[in-house]
Amino acid sequence: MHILETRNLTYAYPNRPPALNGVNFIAGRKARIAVIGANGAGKSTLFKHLNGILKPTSGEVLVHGEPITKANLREVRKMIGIVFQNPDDQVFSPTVEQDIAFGPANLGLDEETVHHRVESAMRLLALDDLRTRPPHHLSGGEKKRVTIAGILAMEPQVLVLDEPTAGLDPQGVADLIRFVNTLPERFGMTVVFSTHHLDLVPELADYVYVMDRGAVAAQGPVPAIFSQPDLLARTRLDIPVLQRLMRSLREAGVPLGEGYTYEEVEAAFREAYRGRP
Ligand SMILES: Nc1ncnc2c1ncn2[C@@H]1O[C@H](COP(=O)(O)OP(=O)(O)OP(=O)(O)O)[C@@H](O)[C@H]1O
Repeated sequence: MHILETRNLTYAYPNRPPALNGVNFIAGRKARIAVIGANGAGKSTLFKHLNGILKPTSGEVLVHGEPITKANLREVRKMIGIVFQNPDDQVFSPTVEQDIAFGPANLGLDEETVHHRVESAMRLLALDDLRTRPPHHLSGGEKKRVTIAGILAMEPQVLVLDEPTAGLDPQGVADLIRFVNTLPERFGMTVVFSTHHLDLVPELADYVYVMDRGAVAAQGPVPAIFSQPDLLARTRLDIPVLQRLMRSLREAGVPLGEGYTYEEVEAAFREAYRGRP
């Protein structure tokens, strides 16, 4: 049984054609999954179903094999934590500390546990210096860290990140990649994220869902998806820049092996140019 699964998930906003059309999505324990797709493909709408914010028009969302119902909604929200695209929608308390405490306190945990969780989440996201600041006065990147900390303080089994790098500076992106990549091993967490930055996908994901107009156009491990430039073009996406470069150098006769993350690509170049001045 999977932690999270959608079966034939279809959803239409009121008086609109379906935004999701028969989506089958599976997330296993410790998986790192990217959901990519052009604007309006349905990524956020899919994510809003994963913890019961939206209810399917038809089809099912299963958490540990159980459909989401009113009775288990609280339990589901404990297990599936979602960080939305715009941090302004998710910060509202007078201080950072209180903001992070909101989620765990709402789960009905005792004060000492809440305090402990808030402290660990602040440590994880390096938020100590900001603890008494009003979150709505923070920069976009700082707010993002606060919202992630607030979700992590609920200790979810699945962390869903909608466009996690939107509004982050390059250092912020690098920090986020490093941090998020520790979560599966450290806490057994599953990470699901959406992005328009395809260069980010191999750094953060092992498996990819490509969405197009409300449906899953393709899915597979990173190499399987990135070796299909036609699929990416058809779905209004583009092959990442490092892959484009490797492809044209191979066509020019450079014997480059495979590589998807920056480190793998660097190793492939070193290997190809070994012994050359
Ligand atoms: N609240 C809403 N009411 C009506 N239609 C909506 C609403 N939210 C989204 N839609 C529509 O549903 C479709 C899917 O939108 P969604 O936000 O899920 O796409 P997305 O893949 O997350 O896009 P983006 O990359 O732009 O964030 C779009 O056609 C959008 O116009």
